[in-house]
Amino acid sequence: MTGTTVQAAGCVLWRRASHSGELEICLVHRPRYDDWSHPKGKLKRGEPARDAALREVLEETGHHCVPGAPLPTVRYVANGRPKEVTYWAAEATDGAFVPGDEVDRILWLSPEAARTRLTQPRDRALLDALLTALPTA
Ligand SMILES: Nc1nc2c([nH]c(=O)n2[C@H]2C[C@H](O)[C@@H](COP(=O)(O)OP(=O)(O)OP(=O)(O)O)O2)c(=O)[nH]1
Repeated sequence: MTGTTVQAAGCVLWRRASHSGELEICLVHRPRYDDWSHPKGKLKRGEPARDAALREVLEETGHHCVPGAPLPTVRYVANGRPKEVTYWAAEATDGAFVPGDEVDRILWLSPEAARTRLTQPRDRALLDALLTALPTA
């Protein structure tokens, strides 16, 4: 790997369904890649990673959230440059999704359904890390 590492941050976003209390995970669909992933994106200049993670959640899902435990950092090469994505578990509070160019759909899924839907194996590992980190998953 060569070049400066691109820094990004995101969240594995979760909530308890109001009717059942069941755990639900929010996944985003990106038409550009036709993939399903956790909300995340690149840091702005000088922006702390956790601030960027919360901003990306709001931009991509329309939801505010409360960050919790840090999750494992994901590393891969994207467009020929090494990339490092820092993740947190985050509980969604209020908000409403509005489709955009970057994200055109979101889904709230059971952990099992989210595991099936996620495109990248690294994102499935993050989901596992969330389930371990949650006190009563
Ligand atoms: N999201 C994601 N993309 C990956 C992984 N591994 C991998 O090869 N890729 C590929 C898929 C895409 O073709 C390419 C860029 O995806 P990306 O999500 O990092 O790109 P991006 O710059 O558009 O996204 P963003 O950081 O602004 O949210 O990297 C992975 O673990 N997660």
